[in-house]
Amino acid sequence: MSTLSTPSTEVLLSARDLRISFGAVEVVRGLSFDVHQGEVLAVVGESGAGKSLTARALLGMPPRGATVTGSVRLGADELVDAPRSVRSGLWGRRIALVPQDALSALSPVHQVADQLAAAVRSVDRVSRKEARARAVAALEEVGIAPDKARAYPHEFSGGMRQRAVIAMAMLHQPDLVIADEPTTAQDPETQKQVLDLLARRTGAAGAALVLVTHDLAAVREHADRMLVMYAGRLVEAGPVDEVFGCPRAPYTAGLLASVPTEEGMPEAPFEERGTVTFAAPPRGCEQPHRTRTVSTAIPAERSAERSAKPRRLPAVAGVPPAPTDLPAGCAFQPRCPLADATRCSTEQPEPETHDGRTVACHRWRELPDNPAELFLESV
Ligand SMILES: Nc1ncnc2c1ncn2[C@@H]1O[C@H](COP(=O)(O)OP(=O)(O)OP(=O)(O)O)[C@@H](O)[C@H]1O
Repeated sequence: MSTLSTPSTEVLLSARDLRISFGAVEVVRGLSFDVHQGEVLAVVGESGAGKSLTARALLGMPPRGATVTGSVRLGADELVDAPRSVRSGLWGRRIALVPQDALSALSPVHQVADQLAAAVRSVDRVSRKEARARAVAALEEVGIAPDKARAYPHEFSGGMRQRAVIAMAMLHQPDLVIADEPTTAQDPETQKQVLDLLARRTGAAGAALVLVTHDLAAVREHADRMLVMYAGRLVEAGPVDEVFGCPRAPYTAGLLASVPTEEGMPEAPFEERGTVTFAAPPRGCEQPHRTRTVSTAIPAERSAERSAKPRRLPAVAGVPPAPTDLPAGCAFQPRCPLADATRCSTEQPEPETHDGRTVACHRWRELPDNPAELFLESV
């Protein structure tokens, strides 16, 4: 993980009450968060949570038919409702995109280096020769040798194409790179290499990276902070170590608990694993209004009894609601093992921030020490 684990740097981009709708259907429903200079912010959540649309709004590139309201400010520039000329003036220079599908992002009929050279000249008035030299150097920085610069995209492997679009994104030293599922189509080894490269290149350039991903292992490895979304809203946000060590929202706990570890079982403090010992409360667990057990020796007989039972991977039962069919109150309430019949089903929880952690849940203070177990029971 990069060293910047808390947002000690200045705010680079601020989203406030960001809302995105298609006709009468609101799919991103009042999202507020900051991206700090140089940090890696991961945006996670199940399919349909609104991650990609949020990423596109941060770029100032909402899809056709979307209505965007609220505010996205990059320094002094407001992106929501700004004329296209203002937004496009930022693209490549201050904000850059690493797309999901490099093949469709690159023209099939031009050499890769020529496409990078054209991107150089779209911003900087340099000669063709100079642009070409910069393109070849940028490709070399992502491990593509100069003798490959004349290749066409179809002559590259998927991983090489993804490296080429990373090189293109970094050409003008942007302040912010948005990567939306940048490794989806790759095999696991290539995914790892591409994400390592992306984190290294943005880190070396001092650029912030917003990484939209389903890969929670990659979040843990590369991100400084994470934003958990559900049904178009923020559920939880905070430093990655703290959120993994001590999730506050039941949804986050369920999401993280269902990630298999190398041994095939969740990493959440889980009794089957024997002794759960923290020398000190995990960071983020020193919560106001709530105490937690920080060292739990599992009695031998209980541990044996549990390990004799079939092991089940915790999972959040059910599926997220469609934006056209949101339940009353908290959108997660029908799937939440902690939901109560009053507030949770009537009142939408608003985000509260304590000690750099933000959570939107009526019952976050009631989350048990081993929240993964809540979801084991509900499988
Ligand atoms: N162009 C569109 N027109 C209408 N609805 C859309 C459009 N794009 C997205 N949506 C809807 O908005 C919601 C959020 O979509 P979005 O793609 O942002 O989700 P996501 O969290 O990125 O999902 P995934 O992880 O599957 O990419 C979904 O319900 C989706 O169906």
